[in-house]
Amino acid sequence: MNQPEWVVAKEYQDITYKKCNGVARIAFNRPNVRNAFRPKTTSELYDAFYDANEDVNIGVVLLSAEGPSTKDGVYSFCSGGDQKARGKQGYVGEDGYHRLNILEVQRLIRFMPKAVIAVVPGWAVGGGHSLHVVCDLTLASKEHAIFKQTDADVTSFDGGYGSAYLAKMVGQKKAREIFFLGRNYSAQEAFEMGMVNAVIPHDELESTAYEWAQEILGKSPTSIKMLKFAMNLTDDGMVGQQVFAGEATRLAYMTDEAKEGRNAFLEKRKPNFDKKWIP
Ligand SMILES: CC(C)(COP(=O)(O)OP(=O)(O)OC[C@H]1O[C@@H](n2cnc3c(N)ncnc32)[C@H](O)[C@@H]1OP(=O)(O)O)[C@@H](O)C(=O)NCCC(=O)NCCSC(=O)c1cc(O)c2ccccc2c1O
Repeated sequence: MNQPEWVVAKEYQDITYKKCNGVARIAFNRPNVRNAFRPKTTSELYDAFYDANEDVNIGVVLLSAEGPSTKDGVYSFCSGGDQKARGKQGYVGEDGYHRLNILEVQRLIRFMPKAVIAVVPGWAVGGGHSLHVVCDLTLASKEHAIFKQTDADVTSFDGGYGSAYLAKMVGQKKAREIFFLGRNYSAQEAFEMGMVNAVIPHDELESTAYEWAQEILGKSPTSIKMLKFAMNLTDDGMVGQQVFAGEATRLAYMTDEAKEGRNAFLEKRKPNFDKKWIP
């Protein structure tokens, strides 16, 4: 497959954002602090994900990371919330307010009607671990990816997708081990647990992620969207039902029946539905 010719979609400070042939690539870009996120990072992430969500030419988003660190050559995906930016109630932004807005980024990833692939070149830790969990798929560097949950070391806890959804993925006992002991797991161990889709030689990680994205782009967009929302539904309660049902409503709007309902209202007459109660 040809190498992607990425085009910069927007310039940011803490992340990079590029697009190529239906794929958006959003990458952490603070490798010297293991790609920890601060409020600026999360608001930039939200902005880029929102753009990818709105762009009808984009079908797959890669969440990746730049690196390695220029200080010590270590690769990272994301080490979670920047502990230097952490204040009394959350992470302190330039405006002085304390925020937890990585959860808004998680929800955007979860509810966007497109596949999101976590591309993990190195450390995936704390809130960075939770981000890979909430992505639809995870590809990990064979040599450098390390998965670790430090939430319980720093008095933090992602009680939503980061833990409860992880437990659905790897099983209750394993999820509790990951959080309660905070050990390091290799890409291969994470794959065997069921939280990584494939272990890829480091040099091929980005190109493989792009190839997976192109394979997904060959499928029916409506099917991918409905399958993602169907698989989310049971874990997302009424919001999951709302998201799935919204798309069912969109499909219903496309029928002759829906056109007749709308036209009858606008023409101030009774609707004349084609009475076919298809079993
Ligand atoms: C990731 C590590 C295991 C890597 O260890 P290593 O030995 O390779 O590297 P160093 O520790 O020497 O780090 C190099 C360099 O980076 C800085 N750094 C690393 N991580 C962070 C960080 N998270 N914040 C700030 N800075 C970081 C480190 O200080 C070094 O800087 P120098 O200047 O000294 O060179 C290891 O680094 C590590 O354990 N990191 C911390 C991981 C962590 O505890 N993350 C936070 C978890 S909590 C969280 O992420 C979180 C955020 C939220 O917003 C939430 C919201 C709502 C619910 C839950 C949330 C949540 O859980």
